[in-house]
Amino acid sequence: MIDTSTATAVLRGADIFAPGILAVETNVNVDDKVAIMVDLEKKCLRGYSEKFQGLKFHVGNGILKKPRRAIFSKPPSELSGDGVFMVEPLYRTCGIPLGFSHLVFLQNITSTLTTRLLNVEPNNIVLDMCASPGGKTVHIASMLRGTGFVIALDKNKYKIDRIKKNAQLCGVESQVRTYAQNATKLEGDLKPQDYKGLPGQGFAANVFDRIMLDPPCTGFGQRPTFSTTKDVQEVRSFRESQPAYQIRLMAQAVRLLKPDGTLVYSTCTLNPYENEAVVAWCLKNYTDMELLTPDTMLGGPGLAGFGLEADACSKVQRFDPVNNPETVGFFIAKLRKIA
Ligand SMILES: C[S@@+](CC[C@H](N)C(=O)[O-])C[C@H]1O[C@@H](n2cnc3c(N)ncnc32)[C@H](O)[C@@H]1O
Repeated sequence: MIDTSTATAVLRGADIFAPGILAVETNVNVDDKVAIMVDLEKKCLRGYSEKFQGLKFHVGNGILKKPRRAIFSKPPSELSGDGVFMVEPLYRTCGIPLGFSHLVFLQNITSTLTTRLLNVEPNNIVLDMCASPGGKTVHIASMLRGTGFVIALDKNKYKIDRIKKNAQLCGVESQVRTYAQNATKLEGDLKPQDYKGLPGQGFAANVFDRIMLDPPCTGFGQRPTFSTTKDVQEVRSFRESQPAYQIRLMAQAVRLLKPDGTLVYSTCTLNPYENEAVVAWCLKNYTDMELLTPDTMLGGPGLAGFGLEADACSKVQRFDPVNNPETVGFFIAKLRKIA
């Protein structure tokens, strides 16, 4: 038995690290082939030795690589290493072979499309407002081809290291400037070149050529997954009201974008209040912002009934697993500030 977050990793191509293992039957030995089940209700106690009878789901078969004793003699925080090598996972996802990770950065196709739609050009000064872990930041930086730079912000200080690490891994760290900063509070008078991320510092208006806004969202498009941390109340709050948080970030993005600059807004949720409604809010409140028809159109049209006219719905891209089982749920809009 494994926990839900480990099972999600398995569905995405991972082997099983020992800390994610909840239970192993006593008659199983190292190198035995084992059926891997996920504990869907979080009821299986760690170290359980019988066949678990609770609600479970089979995510594939693997080969046990650590003795049962070694897995359960320590708390998970003191364990490391592979517990099971997956040999027959439910889904086959390609991994990156060791030694190639500096050349390849795995992302969903929707995420790579989002960054491509920015049409980054050499010497551009780009803002990635909600950047960690930095998937889009490193893609943007690579498109700068050694010129210009991208300022990557994340509100959470501890997440900044992940952006730095990924930028180093991909060899683009000289193009990336990272700051722990709340992107809803960026008012100031600095040019991006002079910004140091000090308390009270902010940017003047109209200073970025390109802006990526990939805000926190309900994440209802993320799949495969077995778990969500959202409770019913939180889900309801997103359904019933305009998500003020994304709108505050959007207002900053509009202020900071240069005339003729491009802003790409994306989320990994299906909730129209965080997608179409945010774009509609932007178009209604800023007459100098326009929706562009993306150069590459892979998604379906936006949903009607959330503030976008039919023409605008045809310009945004909605990726919906209900219509296409090959996709995650995602939303992308490309906007321009009219010069
Ligand atoms: C959807 S994730 C971004 C993923 C990232 N763009 C990528 O492609 O790797 C949203 C991020 O926004 C950050 N965040 C949340 N509120 C923020 C704020 N007010 N300012 C800046 N970052 C924020 C979260 O910490 C989280 O890392």
